[in-house]
Amino acid sequence: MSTILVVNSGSSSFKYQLIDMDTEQMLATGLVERIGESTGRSVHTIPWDAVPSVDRTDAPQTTERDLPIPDHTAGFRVMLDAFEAHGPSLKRHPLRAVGHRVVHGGKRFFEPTLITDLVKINIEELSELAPLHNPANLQGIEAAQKAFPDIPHVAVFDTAFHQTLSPAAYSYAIDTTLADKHRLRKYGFHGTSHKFVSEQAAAFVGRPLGELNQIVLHLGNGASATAVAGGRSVETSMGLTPLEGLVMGTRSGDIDPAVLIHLHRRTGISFDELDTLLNRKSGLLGMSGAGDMRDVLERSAGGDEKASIAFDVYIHRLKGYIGNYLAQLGHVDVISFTAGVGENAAAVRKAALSGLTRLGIRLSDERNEERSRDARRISADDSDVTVLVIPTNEELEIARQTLSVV
Ligand SMILES: Nc1ncnc2c1ncn2[C@@H]1O[C@H](COP(=O)(O)OP(=O)(O)O)[C@@H](O)[C@H]1O
Ligand SMILES: CC(=O)OP(=O)(O)O
Ligand SMILES: [Mg+2]
Repeated sequence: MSTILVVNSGSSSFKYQLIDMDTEQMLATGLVERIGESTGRSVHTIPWDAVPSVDRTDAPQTTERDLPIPDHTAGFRVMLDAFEAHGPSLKRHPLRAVGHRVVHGGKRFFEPTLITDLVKINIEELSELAPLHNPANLQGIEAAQKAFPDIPHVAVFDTAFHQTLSPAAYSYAIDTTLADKHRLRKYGFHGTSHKFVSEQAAAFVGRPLGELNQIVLHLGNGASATAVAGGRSVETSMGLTPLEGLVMGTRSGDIDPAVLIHLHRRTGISFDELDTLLNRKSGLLGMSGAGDMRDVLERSAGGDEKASIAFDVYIHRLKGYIGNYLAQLGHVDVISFTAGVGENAAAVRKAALSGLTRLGIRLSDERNEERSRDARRISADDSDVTVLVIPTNEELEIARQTLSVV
């Protein structure tokens, strides 16, 4: 049996999934968060109905613990304790490999990669291009290698799926020598999700991936849009770093670069402070005081004007990218919404696609409002473009790619 542990590390948290790759059944999933704060938290969930009875204990399906977790190594210990106490037993399901999400792979990494010391040095070097993500990914790798020194560890890169972008799509219109020297170009992110969702969407509509033009809207905490032609990424909204493009929970997305120059000249704000401002204090949070779309929707419904404007800016930007990609692709067969906001916020989907019937996009309000965890169609029967909600599963895609190299 091939069991794979997938680790998706954030700066102060990590998510994990244990997956039996013979059946692609998820055996456990969890979250270790608030690492480094005075009290951390771990949540460990087992889908009991999916686990063989021999593995069951009388533990509840979800167990939560509050305890101090000083760093990622300690976080790993907490995760291992949860497996030991609540199952499934890692003795009964010995790991074949650990798959790690790594956000920035630069130009070098476009395939799932067995992690060696040299690979770690490269990931470290790329940290300056993804300061929110790569250092955390690396910590997760170190902790996992310490806990499981005898099995292969594989990195799966967010940037990999976007290696097919053309120079016209990935180049910034600046001095070419400077751009080459500093590796300045659009790389694109969330590639594992865009790949997974575009494949699921093709399967859902029952047509070959190679024939379809698609737009995938990954709207989570970070958010990005990708135009996919025949299964290949041809345009995507994130750039050199995961800051460009759509409005996000705490990130500004697109902004006139002159704003930064202007602010720096007028106030003396440092570049590190600007980095923090744009990555951590902007987006929905900066405009409304709330970075979570659920709070924005609630406040807006309660008459909070800032929240309403934040929502409108979010939608305006999203609609702009949909229009951009309709034009880049010429015609679109499928638009898919995915990730936390895309899968759950009917109001966002409705607003983003309103007024587009002349472009062949017509939602069914009833289908859009339906609550379900499954992939589903939300366009009307007479819509030229099929609109879908497809739950993403980056962890399963990472596990598949991990298995492909071990
Ligand atoms: N029911 C919901 N309505 C609106 N937004 C939601 C809902 N559920 C989750 N979200 C949004 O999804 C976001 C998290 O998405 P997720 O894909 O898990 O992000 P990430 O993987 O980047 O942490 C939250 O910040 C929240 O705004
Ligand atoms: C690349 C990126 O933005 O990832 P996340 O959405 O997990 O922050
Ligand atoms: Mg995510």
